[in-house]
Amino acid sequence: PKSEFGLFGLGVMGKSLSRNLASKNIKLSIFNRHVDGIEEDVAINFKNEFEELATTKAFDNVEQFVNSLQQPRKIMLMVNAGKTTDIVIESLIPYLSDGDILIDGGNSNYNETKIRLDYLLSKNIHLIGTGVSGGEEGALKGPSIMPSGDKEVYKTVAPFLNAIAAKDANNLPCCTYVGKEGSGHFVKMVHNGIEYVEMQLLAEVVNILKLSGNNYDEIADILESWKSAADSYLLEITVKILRKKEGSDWLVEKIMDKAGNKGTGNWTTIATAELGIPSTLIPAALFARYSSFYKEDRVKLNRIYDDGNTSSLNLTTEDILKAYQFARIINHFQGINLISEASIKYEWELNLSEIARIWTNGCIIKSNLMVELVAVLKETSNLLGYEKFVQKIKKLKPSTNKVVSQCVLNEMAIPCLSESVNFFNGHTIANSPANIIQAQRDYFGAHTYQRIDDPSGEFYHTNWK
Ligand SMILES: O=C(O)[C@H](O)[C@@H](O)[C@H](O)[C@H](O)COP(=O)(O)O
Repeated sequence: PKSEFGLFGLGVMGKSLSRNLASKNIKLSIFNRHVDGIEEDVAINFKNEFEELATTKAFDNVEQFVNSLQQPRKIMLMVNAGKTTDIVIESLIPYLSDGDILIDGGNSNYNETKIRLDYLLSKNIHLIGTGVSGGEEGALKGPSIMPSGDKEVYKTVAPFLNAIAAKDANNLPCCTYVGKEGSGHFVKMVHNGIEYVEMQLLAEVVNILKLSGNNYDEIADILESWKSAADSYLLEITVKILRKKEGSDWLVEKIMDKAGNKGTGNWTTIATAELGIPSTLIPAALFARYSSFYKEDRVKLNRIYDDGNTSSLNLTTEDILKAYQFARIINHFQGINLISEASIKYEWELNLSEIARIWTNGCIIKSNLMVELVAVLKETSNLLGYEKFVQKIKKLKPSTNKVVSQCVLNEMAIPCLSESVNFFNGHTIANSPANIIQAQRDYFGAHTYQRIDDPSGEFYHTNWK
């Protein structure tokens, strides 16, 4: 009999998703290209490696793979974002039939997804752009899935995506129809932006605890003790990472401090700027990765500027925990606000609470805070104005100010912790110094300004010279 579902591309995520699909008794066909001497018999060798793939059909010929599938065909692409995705789509089109469905599960750019969706529709082929989060382990055991496109078409693939998705606390799949166009990939992109900040905050916290005199085992113990107050997948893996030894040495001490990236943080930064939304922590985390790459310069400049003073940090782990929790609230506020604003701009009608729900399990940013947000986002998208968070923030802010100011006095780089304070102070001030900016713009460019004593909102120009 023909297969119900096809998986195209057996990289890390593709392999894990294939095993996940097969373990749900889905009749599956898998495909991986053949590249002489590089990728040979990947699909068949992979199939033979795992029991659950016994009934799975393996291919390295596109036509045979497509013909092995029931119509309308449902083919999930797990290939590199960008040009590769277009090349793969072009290689499939000649063999596809009207009404077939491609599911792009890669980290594709949401703008490109919309273009591909319209292009394929002109050929009577449907595209469901789908964010998939959870890494290798999540894809195998149950990822968080963020599909978008035509809602009716989505219904055809929903049973397969729901079957493999992680389950939330009520045993519901962490998969939901996000909205139209590339909104699924947009939401996944912002997920990654929030992920960048969560990772950067943990790196800053580890650095503060280190300069406070703790070794990595002691820091792991401290972070572990934070689980009740601030549990998350990233906190858990950071504890394991800090404890990992190579002989008697900590492995982390061997790792080069140059942080890579594959583009989603970059796209989120572009999106937040284009949409005019001050999601300031994501760019801060992205640029911290970029700065880390100037390793040689940093070493040279450190020799010039390091005054050799030892750290005079005098912070309790409680202070540092509070600063971490404060910055995490700002991070989630900004990420959710970006999604909320994009939903309005692009008329995607996104359900913020439902997005938080599918992020409570399977994905990289799953956390207790996310579980809490599911209910809150049913009532508001403005966490900073929500009573429960107002009380939390007021409790956390004094320690955050203390941590940030002491770190600055100790010449430490804490881009995300400090930006969380900067953003909050700027976002909660009634009268900001932006009037000076308006005056300067009007002075040199006659860009005009509004007046606080004219409620009509009319714009004025002054001849300043
Ligand atoms: O949600 C996930 O499963 C991860 O985010 C996944 O999408 C991937 O690991 C990203 O590539 C990480 O992004 P960087 O490579 O940019 O750090």
